[in-house]
Amino acid sequence: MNAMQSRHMQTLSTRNLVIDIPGRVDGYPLDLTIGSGQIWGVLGPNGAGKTTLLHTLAGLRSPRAGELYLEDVPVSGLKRRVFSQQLGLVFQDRQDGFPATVMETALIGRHPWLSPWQMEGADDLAMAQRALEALDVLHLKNRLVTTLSGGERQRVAIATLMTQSPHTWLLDEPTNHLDLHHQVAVMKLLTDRAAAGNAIFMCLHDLNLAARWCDHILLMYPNGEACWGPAERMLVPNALERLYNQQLATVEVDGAPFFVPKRV
Ligand SMILES: Nc1ncnc2c1ncn2[C@@H]1O[C@H](COP(=O)(O)OP(=O)(O)OP(=O)(O)O)[C@@H](O)[C@H]1O
Repeated sequence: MNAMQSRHMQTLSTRNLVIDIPGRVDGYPLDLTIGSGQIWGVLGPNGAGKTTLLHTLAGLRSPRAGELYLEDVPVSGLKRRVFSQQLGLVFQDRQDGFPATVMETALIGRHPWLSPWQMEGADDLAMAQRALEALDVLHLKNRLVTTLSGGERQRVAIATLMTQSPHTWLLDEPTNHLDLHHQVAVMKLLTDRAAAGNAIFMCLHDLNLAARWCDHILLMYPNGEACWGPAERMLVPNALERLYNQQLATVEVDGAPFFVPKRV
C-alpha cells in the first residue's frame, strides 16, 4: 500500500463522545467506529441531535466531552486540510448564495488536495466531471447553482463531496428534495462507494431507505439515549415505535422490513 492509499484509509471513531446540545443534559456517550465499507444510517425524531452529531464528527462543533480519532490520532491535533482529505460533509441546509457555476462548485471539493493558490489541473477537472456525471448534473455544469432546483442543488452538493473524495462521507439527509429515481440512484452510489472501501455515515428521515440500504444504524432519542449496531439488530419495531412515538406496521419487501405508520 502506498502513502496515498494509506491516507485514504483512516477510520473515524469516537470515544466517549457527548455532543453539546445547549440546555440539554449529557446524552449517552457514543463509542462509534465508522469502518471502511460500512453504511451507517442515523435515525431519530426532530431535534434528537442528528445534525449536531454530524457537525461534531466533522469538527465544526466541539463536543461536550470525549474525543474524535482518525485511526489512533486525536482529530483535535490535525490540520483542517489533512482532516478534509479524510472526511467530508454534505450539509442539510446550504445557502448556496455564492454565484458559482455547478462546475466551480464541484471543484471546491479539490481544495483540500491543492496547495494555497494552486490551480486545479486536468485530473481535478476529470474528477469533478465524473462526479457531476454520476449525480446526473453534468448537463448543468455551466449553470449558476443559485438557479438550480432543490433536488439539482442536492445532487451538486453530493457531487462536490465525491470530487473531494474523502475516506469518510458524512451526509445530512442526502435524499432531501430528491425524486424517487434520484433517491435510489444516490443510495446506490453510496453503496458502491462503500463497496470501494469508503465509510458512509448519514442522517435519514426515511426509515425505509435506512432499512433497505444501511448495514449499521444509530438510534438517537430526544432524551439523549442512543444505541447502535448492525441494522438487523436495531430495526426492531418496538424500538422504532418508541423512537418516533408512532405505531408502525411491518411488512417484508425483497427480504427487507418495510415500516408503515399506522393510522391514528
Ligand atoms: N445553536 C443552538 N442553540 C440552541 N439550541 C440549539 C442550537 N443548535 C441546535 N440546537 C437544538 O439542539 C437540538 C438538536 O438539534 P439538531 O439539529 O441536531 O437535531 P436533528 O436531530 O438533526 O433534528 P431534525 O430532524 O429536525 O433535523 C434541537 O432541539 C435544536 O433546537
